[in-house]
Amino acid sequence: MGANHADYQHIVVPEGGSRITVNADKTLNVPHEPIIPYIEGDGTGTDITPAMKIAVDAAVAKAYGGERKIHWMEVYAGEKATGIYDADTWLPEETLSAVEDYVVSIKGPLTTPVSGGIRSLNVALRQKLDLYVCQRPVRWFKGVPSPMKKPADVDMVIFRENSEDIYAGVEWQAGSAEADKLIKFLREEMGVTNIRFPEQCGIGVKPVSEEGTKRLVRQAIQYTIDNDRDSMTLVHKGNIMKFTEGSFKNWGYELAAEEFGAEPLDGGPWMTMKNPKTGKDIVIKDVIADAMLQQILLRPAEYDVIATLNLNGDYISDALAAEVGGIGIAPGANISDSVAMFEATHGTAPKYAGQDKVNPGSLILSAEMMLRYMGWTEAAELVIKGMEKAIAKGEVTYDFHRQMDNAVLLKCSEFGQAVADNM
Ligand SMILES: NC(=O)C1=CN([C@@H]2O[C@H](COP(=O)(O)OP(=O)(O)OC[C@H]3O[C@@H](n4cnc5c(N)ncnc54)[C@H](OP(=O)(O)O)[C@@H]3O)[C@@H](O)[C@H]2O)C=CC1
Ligand SMILES: O=C(O)CCC(=O)C(=O)O
Ligand SMILES: [Mg+2]
Repeated sequence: MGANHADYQHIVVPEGGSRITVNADKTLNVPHEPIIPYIEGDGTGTDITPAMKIAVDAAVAKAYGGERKIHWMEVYAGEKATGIYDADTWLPEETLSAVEDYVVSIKGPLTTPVSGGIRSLNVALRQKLDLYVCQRPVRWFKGVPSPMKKPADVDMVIFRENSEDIYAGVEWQAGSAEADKLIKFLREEMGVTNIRFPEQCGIGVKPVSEEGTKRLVRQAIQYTIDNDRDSMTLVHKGNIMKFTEGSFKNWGYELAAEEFGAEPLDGGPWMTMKNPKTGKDIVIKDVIADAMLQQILLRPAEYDVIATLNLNGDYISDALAAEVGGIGIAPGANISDSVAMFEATHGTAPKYAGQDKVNPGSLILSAEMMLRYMGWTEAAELVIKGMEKAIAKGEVTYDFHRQMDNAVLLKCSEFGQAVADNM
C-alpha cells in the first residue's frame, strides 16, 4: 500500500524506531528498534492490551539488555475508531495501510453484534489483508486447571483457513429482495427442490476453493516439517458438504502428494511422507469434524497439526482451549505471505470490560508468537518462563483461580506484572 506516513490523519508514528521489512525471499528484516502497530481492542481489550505490553517490554529489556526495544504505535479499529474518526468509521483505511506497511502487528478483540449491525471487523481485517492462515497453538501449562485426565497430551496447532467458507459473510436476510432472488434462481434455474421454507428463508453461500485450500494446507505441512511434528490432520464435514468440505479434504491430500511426495498409507486415504529435515515419518490423515470433537477429548495424544476450514477452525479453537484452561490463555496469529497480525482466540468478554479482571495470558502468548515470528526467540522464551513460573506459584486471574485451591487471585494488570517479575 505504501502510505505516506506524514499523511496519517490520527496515527502518531513514534519518534524512535523503524519499520520491519520483508526481503525478496520472504524472510523478515527486523531492526533492533521496530515500530509495532497495535489495536487496543473493544471491551476487555482495554484491560489485556496494556498488560500484554508490560510483559513484552520486560521480556525484550531482559533478553537484550537495552539493545533492542519495541516502539508501540497505536492504530485504531472498532468502537475506539468511531470516537476518533467519525461514528461510521469502524476500520479506517490508514489502519489497514499501517498494518500492511509495518508488516508485524498485534490486536485486541473487536466486537461484532449478533444478527444485525456491522459485519465482523476481525474477519474484515483478515480478508482485506489476505491473512489466510489463522494459526492457533494449544498446549498445557503445568499447574493450569483442566478437565482432562492427561492435559499434557493436548499439544496441537490449528491451521484454520481464514479467508473463505460460510464464515466470509456472503448471506442475505430472509424476506430481502436479494434472498428472494437467489432462492428463485436456485429453484427455477438450478433444479433445487429441497429448500424447505423458500418464502421465509435467509440464505448463505459457502465458497471453498482449490487455491484457498492448498495454500493453507501447504503452510500446515510446512509447519509440521519445520517443527518435527508427527501428523497433520485435515478436519472437514465432507460427507455432508461434498463439494466444499469434501473438496477441502481431497485438495489437501492432493497437495500433500504433489508438493511433499506423500504416498497412500495401507491403500489410503491416509498418507505418509518423510520429513525432509529429520527423515521421520509424517502421517497425513483426515477426520470428519463431529468425530474430531470427541477425538480431541478422548484421544488427544493422536492429534498434532490440524488443517481445517474457517468455521470448523473457529469451533475447534475454543473447544481445544477449554481442555487446557480456557480461552483466557489461547493465543493466535493471522498470517499472509507478507503480513502477520497476532490476536487472542477469544472475544471482547463485554461483561468484564474495564474491570482489570480477565486473563491477559491469551494476548501475552499471542505476543510470544509474534516475538518468535520476528526471530526474537530469547524474549519469547522469557515470556514462556514468566507465564510458567507465575502459574506454578498459583498467581492467576479469576478464570484459573475459581478452579484452583490455594491460588492467589490477581487482577489482569497484576498478572501482566507477575509474568514480567517471573522471567
Ligand atoms: N477475534 C476477535 O476479536 C473475536 C471477537 N469476538 C467478539 O467478542 C464479542 C463477545 O463474544 P463472546 O461470545 O461473549 O465470547 P468471548 O470470547 O468474548 O467471551 C466468552 C467467555 O470466555 C471467557 N473469556 C473470554 N476472554 C477471557 C479472558 N481474557 N480471560 C478469561 N476468560 C475469558 C469468559 O468466560 P466466563 O464468563 O466463564 O468467565 C467469557 O464470558 C462478540 O461481539 C464476538 O463477536 C469473539 C471472538 C473473537
Ligand atoms: O469476528 C468475530 O466477532 C468473531 C471471530 C471469532 O470468533 C474468531 O475468529 O475466532
Ligand atoms: Mg472464535
